Amino acid sequence: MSDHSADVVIDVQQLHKHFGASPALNGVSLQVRRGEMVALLGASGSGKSTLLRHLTGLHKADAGSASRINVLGRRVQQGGRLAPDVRATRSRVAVIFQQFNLVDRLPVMTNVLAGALHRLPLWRGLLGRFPQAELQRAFSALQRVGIERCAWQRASTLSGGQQQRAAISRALVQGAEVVLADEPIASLDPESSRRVMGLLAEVNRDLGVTVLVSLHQVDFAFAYCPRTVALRAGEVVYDGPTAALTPQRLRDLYGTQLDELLPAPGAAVPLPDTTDTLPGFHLNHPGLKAA
Ligand SMILES: Nc1ncnc2c1ncn2[C@@H]1O[C@H](COP(=O)(O)OP(=O)(O)OP(=O)(O)O)[C@@H](O)[C@H]1O
Repeated sequence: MSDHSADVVIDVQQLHKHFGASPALNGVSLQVRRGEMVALLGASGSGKSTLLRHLTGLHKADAGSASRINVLGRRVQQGGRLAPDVRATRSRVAVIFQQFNLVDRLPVMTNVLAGALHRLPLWRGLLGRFPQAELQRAFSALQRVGIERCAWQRASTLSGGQQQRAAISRALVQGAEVVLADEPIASLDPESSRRVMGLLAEVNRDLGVTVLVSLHQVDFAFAYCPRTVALRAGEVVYDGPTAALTPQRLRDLYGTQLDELLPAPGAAVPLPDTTDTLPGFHLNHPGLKAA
C-alpha cells in the first residue's frame, strides 16, 4: 500500500483508546484508499463507533500514545492531540449516524442544506437564505435518493430509512469526499437497509466517494463492500476481501459472537437495488428563499 500512499485517504496508525481503565481500541492500524467502499464489521462493543469517531476528532486517542490519524492527507490527531485545522478536514468528510441524523423540527430541505453551510457566510444559514444554486443542488440530491416529495416535511415525519436517505443527500450537498457511516442500517427493516446500502454504493461507484461503513450484519458486507475490516474487542482481526470471509473463517474470528453478525434464518439476501426517483417535482417552497 505504501506504493500508493497518495491514494490513501484514511490512515490510522497504532490507535489506542481507553475509557477509564477499559481498553476500547488496542493498536488499530488501517488504511483506506480513495474510491474504496469498506465494511467495518464487528459485534456490539467491538469498537466500531469509537474508531469512526476518532477519524473526525470526535474522540481523542489516549494522550501520549503513538496513535496517529490522517484523513485526506491532513493530520486529524496525533498522540491524543487534535490538529488545529481539524475543522477544515471535517468539512470534506460526512458522517452518517445510526440515529440523530437530522434536526427533527426542521424541514428535510433545511437539514440537507446544512451540508452547504461550510462554504457559505454565517448569515445565510441563520436567515435561511440560500443561493439558488445551493437550493437546486439540495433538491437534486433529494431526487437522487428518491425522497424529493418529502423535501418540505419536518424531518421528524420521515421513516428511519428516509432519514438516512436525507443524510446521504446532505453528504452530497456537502460535496464530501469521504463518508463515514456508523451502523446506518442497524435500526432499519431489510428493504430500507437495502435501499440505504444501495445508495451508499451508488455514491461510491458513481461519484468516487470513499465510504467506510460500520455494520454488524455480515450479509450486507458481502453484498455491498468488496473489502472488510473486522474488529473484535478493539483489535483488527481481519482486513481483506469480503469474499474471502468463509463461514469457517468467520467462526474462527468470532466464535460465539458470530450469531450476532449473521442474518436471521430465512432473511432475504440483501441484493443491491437501484433508486427510484419521482420525475416532475419542482423546487418551490416559501419557507426558504433563494437570494
Ligand atoms: N463514551 C464512552 N464511555 C465509556 N465507554 C465507552 C464509551 N464509548 C464506548 N465505550 C466502550 O468502548 C467499547 C467499544 O464501544 P463502541 O461503541 O465503539 O462499539 P461498537 O462496535 O460500535 O458497538 P455497537 O455495535 O454496539 O455500537 C465498549 O466496551 C463500550 O462500552
